[in-house]
Amino acid sequence: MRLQAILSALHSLTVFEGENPEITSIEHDTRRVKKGSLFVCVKGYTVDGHDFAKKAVALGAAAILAEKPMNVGVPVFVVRDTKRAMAVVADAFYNHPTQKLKLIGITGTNGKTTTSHLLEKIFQDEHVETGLIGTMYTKIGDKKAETKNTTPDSVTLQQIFHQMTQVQVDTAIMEVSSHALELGRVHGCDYDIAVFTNLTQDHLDFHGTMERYKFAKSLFFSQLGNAYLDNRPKYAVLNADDEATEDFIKATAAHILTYGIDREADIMAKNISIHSSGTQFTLVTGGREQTVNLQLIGKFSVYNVLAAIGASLCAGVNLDSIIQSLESVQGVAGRFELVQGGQDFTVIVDYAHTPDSLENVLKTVREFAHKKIFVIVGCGGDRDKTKRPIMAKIALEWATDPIFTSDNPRSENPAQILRDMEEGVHEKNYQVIEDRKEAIEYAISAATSGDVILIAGKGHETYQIIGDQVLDFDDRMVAKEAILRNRK
Ligand SMILES: CC(=O)N[C@H]1[C@@H](OP(=O)(O)OP(=O)(O)OC[C@H]2O[C@@H](n3ccc(=O)[nH]c3=O)[C@H](O)[C@@H]2O)O[C@H](CO)[C@@H](O)[C@@H]1O[C@H](C)C(=O)N[C@@H](C)C(=O)N[C@H](CCC(=O)O)C(=O)O
Ligand SMILES: Nc1ncnc2c1ncn2[C@@H]1O[C@H](COP(=O)(O)OP(=O)(O)OP(=O)(O)O)[C@@H](O)[C@H]1O
Ligand SMILES: N[C@H](CCC[C@H](N)C(=O)O)C(=O)O
Ligand SMILES: [Mg+2]
Repeated sequence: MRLQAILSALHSLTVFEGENPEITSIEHDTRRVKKGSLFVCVKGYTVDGHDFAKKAVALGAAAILAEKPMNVGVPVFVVRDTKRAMAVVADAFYNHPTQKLKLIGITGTNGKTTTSHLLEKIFQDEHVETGLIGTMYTKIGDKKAETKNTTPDSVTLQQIFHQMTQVQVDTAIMEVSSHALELGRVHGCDYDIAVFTNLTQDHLDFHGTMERYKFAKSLFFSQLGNAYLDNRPKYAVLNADDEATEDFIKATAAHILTYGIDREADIMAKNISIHSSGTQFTLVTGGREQTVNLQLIGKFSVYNVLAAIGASLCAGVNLDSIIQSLESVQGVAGRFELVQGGQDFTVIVDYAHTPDSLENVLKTVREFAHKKIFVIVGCGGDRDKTKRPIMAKIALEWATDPIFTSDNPRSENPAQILRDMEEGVHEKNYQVIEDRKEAIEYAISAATSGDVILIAGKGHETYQIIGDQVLDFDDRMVAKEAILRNRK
């Protein structure tokens, strides 16, 4: 695509009268620049991309998009906000792929990955070609690729959508993080259905306050239906039990469908009963009541299921088929995943890494546990510090045997993170075992028949980040090996 054609998408006042080279790619990272790239200078949190402009030109960049004028020997276009401009040109460069896809986005503090997988199952059972973008991977059909962020930067994102359109994906389902909304990674994406799970504390290191965090989430709904050249109906699927929903209803011009358990909603679950191998509830919607038997466990799982029902109904799937698909889902990797090694106690690996998710999961465990509940929990380094004491308090409140340990300390001192957690508790009925492997092994050797061990925080992760080292670590494997060793 020619430079002029890409830049005309910006509707900028800058008059362009120079050469009009063929642009081979849009890049914001010199490590990916090739001959003919348009290099976008982005001010980051660690470095400023403007400092890499010369290097980009040396590597073959044909033009630069920047927030300030510079003299680097190729055309430079100055815009107020390069992150936003990058999203606009990426959308244009890939020929507006989201206008060719049915796009479903899911935002919220917890439940995005789970709900996206429920939706994937529903659509695949309908023989619809699906694409998935989220925390664990990007998936086109059954082909997986690794991703760095839950929601990738705008260029990567548009490139993935483009790939999806190349293989005839019909419906793309993606997690939309609050970081992505704040940083404009999803600008230009033409969503058809926007789902909200819940808003509870996390990421205050990034957003500062819950109000700012809520504002970032609200952008998803206020921007829904604002894409150019569009006449498809837009739907917001919102959790009626979450207070933020009232604000999102005001923010959006889209059609609204609500779901809930406690408050009146379009799609409701009643008579929920939770047992150790599943959850049953009565679904009330459209004047109809029917029993649903899930293999998923917990009230929080019911919320995710209701969200998935709402989104797939908006997409036109028949309710009976939706329920059939949901009843057949066994679980999502690292979410309430059981580790089985023939032991006579229960071991669960779960991705709960926020106060609300930890409390929900522990409450769920309490529904069926009659003996000791061990919880192994830590808090990530270089992430929201204020959640540390709160998570520690929740662990003590709901478990009989809490063990505080490390969860990706990153650049922080692991012992300091544990001290921050301990600020939240005053009784000494917990243990601190900094080494996560030792903590898991200890709980497994101490558990007896009928106990439950919840290993929280890392779920599907297969690493532990200590300093700048990424070490192999998988809670499920460590637990299984310990169980098998103990049984010998
Ligand atoms: C805080 C944050 O979101 N940071 C993101 C940001 O990185 P950054 O600001 O540090 O970038 P930087 O290193 O300063 O670089 C600035 C610019 O210079 C460029 N550069 C840099 C070095 C170089 O040699 N050449 C070069 O061109 C970079 O490509 C970039 O364009 O831009 C990067 C590229 O897009 C992101 O990968 C990175 O996410 C980091 C890895 C991250 O940890 N983000 C987390 C907090 C995050 O976004 N999480 C959310 C939600 C998680 C959830 O679901 O709970 C997510 O969506 O993943
Ligand atoms: N609807 C929900 N409400 C509260 N907690 C939930 C809900 N769904 C899942 N959880 C809890 O949150 C954890 C993370 O779930 P999931 O991975 O689906 O969320 P996510 O929003 O994708 O998280 P992330 O922002 O880290 O990508 C689960 O392991 C479970 O403990
Ligand atoms: N998407 C979340 C993942 C946290 C997972 C937890 N294991 C940690 O490292 O804190 C985040 O980046 O905050
Ligand atoms: Mg996720």
